[in-house]
Amino acid sequence: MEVETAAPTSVGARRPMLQLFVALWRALPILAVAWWSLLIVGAVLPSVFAVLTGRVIGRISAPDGGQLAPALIALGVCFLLMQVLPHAESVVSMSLGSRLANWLNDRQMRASVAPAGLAHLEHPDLAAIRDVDRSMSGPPLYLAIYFVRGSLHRFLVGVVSALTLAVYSWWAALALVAIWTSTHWLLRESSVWKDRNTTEVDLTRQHANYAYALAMEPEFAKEVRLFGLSDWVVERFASWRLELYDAQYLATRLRERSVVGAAALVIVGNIVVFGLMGHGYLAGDWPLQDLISAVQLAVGVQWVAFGGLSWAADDAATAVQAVNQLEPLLGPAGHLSTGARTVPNRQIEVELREVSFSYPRSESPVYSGLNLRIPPGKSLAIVGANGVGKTSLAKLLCRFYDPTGGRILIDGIDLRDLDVESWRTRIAAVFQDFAHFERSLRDNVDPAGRCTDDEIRASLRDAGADHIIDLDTPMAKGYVGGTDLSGGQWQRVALARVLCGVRSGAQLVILDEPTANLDVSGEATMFSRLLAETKGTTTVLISHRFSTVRMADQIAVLVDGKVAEFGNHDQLIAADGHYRRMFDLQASRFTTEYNEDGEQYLVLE
Ligand SMILES: Nc1ncnc2c1ncn2[C@@H]1O[C@H](COP(=O)(O)OP(=O)(O)OP(=O)(O)O)[C@@H](O)[C@H]1O
Repeated sequence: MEVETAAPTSVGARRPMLQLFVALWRALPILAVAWWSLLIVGAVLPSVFAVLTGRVIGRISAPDGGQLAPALIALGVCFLLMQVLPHAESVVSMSLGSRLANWLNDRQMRASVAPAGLAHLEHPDLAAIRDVDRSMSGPPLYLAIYFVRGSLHRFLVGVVSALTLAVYSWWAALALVAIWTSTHWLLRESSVWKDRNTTEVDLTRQHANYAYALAMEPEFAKEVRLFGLSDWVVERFASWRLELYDAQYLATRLRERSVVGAAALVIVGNIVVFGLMGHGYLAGDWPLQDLISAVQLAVGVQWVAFGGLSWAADDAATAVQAVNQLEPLLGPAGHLSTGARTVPNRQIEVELREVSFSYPRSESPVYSGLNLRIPPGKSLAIVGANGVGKTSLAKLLCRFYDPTGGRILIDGIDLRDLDVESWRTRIAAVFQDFAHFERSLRDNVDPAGRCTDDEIRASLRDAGADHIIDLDTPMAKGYVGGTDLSGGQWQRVALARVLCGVRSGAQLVILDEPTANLDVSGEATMFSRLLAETKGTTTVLISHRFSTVRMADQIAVLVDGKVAEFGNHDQLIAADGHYRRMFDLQASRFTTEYNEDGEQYLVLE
């Protein structure tokens, strides 16, 4: 079993570090100010300490030993601050990183949820935005900012040390900065994963993440066991992780030859500079206290090479950049222009005129020139082979997408001229893959909170689900007192959701395989109840079950994206076409039975 995944596309590389620092500021300005202030003070302290040490030595070696106490106190305070500040810096860094993560997550959620359509959710770069702050693609942002602080601190210590050293000896400062910075980039690349997020690394990580999910997520648990994939999953995870490490190593491997050259330069350069400083002291050009300060500062200059913007900064910047770049893309991708018109509160007529439609980034059209009319208050069943476009029609009616050609008319008004939000309040729909909300039964039946508890109970009763659990029970095992339901019970809850929608004023009911998980007796009862409860409401029914389909006022048979046959059950049977063939095929395998309510249903022979 091999898994193919599309390579993640690059999210661009425009001034990512600048974007990171702007994002830190925008995440919480006051914390960003505290972060920078602590960083700068923390970087200055080692130089102050070096200067004060020299001063204390100077006082001790002075003939009168005068003014030692103030110098010692200042040294002590500086030492104390050097012990305390890093802890404060760590706390502030982690808090700022967490705020950054929150701020990015907020923005990515808004960018995903805000557009009225769905097309943006199929954007190929969306995976990158979803991976923000997941620790398998790098450390979480709170840690990344902590690491960024550490390496920036080192770099700033180096810079301040060099500047302070210049006061004692400009040539020593200049020489050491030249030596260390000439090796800076080389050494930095040798010790960290500068390029670790190559396309190959990302792809291998995707595979490893997927194998991990197969082992850990309940939704895969059944198949993993049933197909005996347990060992395969563990083995694939281990080998993909190893491949990941190899890919990361290859992306970031040491440049041994450069490192040897750089080390030689550093060793020789430092021997010369320190030798010259010692020579200056011995020659009497420098007092001892200056030599002591200068030596400490000279050691501190090395940090210009070992500090800077590390791989953690790259990771954090990538996350910020992903959100920054995708945010403006997602909005337009999922945007639907909205009109201001609303549908009058009465039975509605739905008409599709010459409708063409292709999914975003899909070459093949689902329809080209589809015509269909559903009279006000009537039910229309749509049947057809898998993939012919039944669910797509339901999505177009909900206006999750716009047709690429033609028009959808609601009471003669183009759907695009209607206010999208108010139109959706007039629809009650249940899709094949309806959402199971990890919320109470009440919230599952009435997610929008439009109905009273009595109406919710009545809807559950009509859907045959009032006896399952009480309204406050969380519908997921993971919660205290929570429970889960069988497939059929969940479907009854989804149907109750539709009935609740009808009670709160929906005029278009869309039922996409509404009874697929019900037992045959339950299906017959359920569907006749549904029709009774939604009587007078324009209803679109999508189903492969002809025992259900036959009850609709009219039936449309879709073939090759067009309506091939149209009429009621008797007319279509008489027409002796596609419908009859499909019906006969199913009917030949069933006999008619009656349930306790005297309703007719079919049983497989
Ligand atoms: N999000 C999507 N992006 C691209 N193509 C899609 C998408 N959703 C569906 N399709 C394609 O559109 C066509 C129609 O799909 P649709 O789900 O409407 O079929 P259907 O008639 O409801 O099928 P079924 O009976 O299997 O539920 C199919 O070829 C499908 O592969």
